[in-house]
Amino acid sequence: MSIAYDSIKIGIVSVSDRASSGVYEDKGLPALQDWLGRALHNPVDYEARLIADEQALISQTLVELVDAGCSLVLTTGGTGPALRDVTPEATLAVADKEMPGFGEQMRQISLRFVPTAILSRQVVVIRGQCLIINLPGQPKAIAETLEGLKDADGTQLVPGIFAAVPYCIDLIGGPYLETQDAVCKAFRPKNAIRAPRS
Ligand SMILES: Nc1ncnc2c1ncn2[C@@H]1O[C@H](COP(=O)(O)OP(=O)(O)OP(=O)(O)O)[C@@H](O)[C@H]1O
Ligand SMILES: Nc1nc2c(c(=O)[nH]1)N[C@H]1C(S)=C(S)[C@@H](COP(=O)(O)O)O[C@H]1N2
Repeated sequence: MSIAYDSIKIGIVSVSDRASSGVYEDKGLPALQDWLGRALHNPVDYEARLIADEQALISQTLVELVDAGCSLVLTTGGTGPALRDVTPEATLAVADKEMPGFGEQMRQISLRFVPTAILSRQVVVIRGQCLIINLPGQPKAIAETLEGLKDADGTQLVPGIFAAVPYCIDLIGGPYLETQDAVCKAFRPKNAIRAPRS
């Protein structure tokens, strides 16, 4: 008996002047797709974009992905203090609601990995029925923030922010996401847990 999982469309956006112009190979999109593929049971239809650090272009890309039916969009890059870093501004410009707890938690998690974690101004917002999450540009920051910190035995020391993503998407009317517990154990209140369907 196989379990039927909801399908989901997810936008992944790498914001990098150098990767988008070919100075270096983009590692952001593969890292995002790899982590989501390991974390989710659901079949995923990815919409991938590699773009420069241009505020209007970032906002336009986010709007297009939401209009295309994405329930979740993850961006990587452009969250720092450099003059060209404008991903948070571009994200806030298309937001209906800001979800500040995610950004606060990501900076707390990241401080366990790097003292420069506080340089990331990453934000998380809701536009329509889509959750949009900014992640830092370092490819390794993707798994660090989404998954959190585990010890050598796999015991979770600091929960990653993705644990709260499935229930957040429930609350905005999106598909029911189910995670691989070994990668990320999603948390839902008891009354929000759906019995497995076959
Ligand atoms: N998309 C990416 N692909 C591969 N490596 C990246 C990517 N984005 C960032 N990095 C790596 O992380 C380091 C720190 O990222 P940094 O925030 O300095 O990039 P940036 O200032 O946003 O520049 P750019 O927009 O040109 O990537 C980079 O020097 C690079 O080694
Ligand atoms: N988890 C994690 N968070 C991190 C980092 C990292 O390596 N891991 N790098 C930091 C650094 S050095 C910077 S400058 C900021 C912003 O990075 P961005 O401009 O590439 O988004 O993210 C910070 N947050």
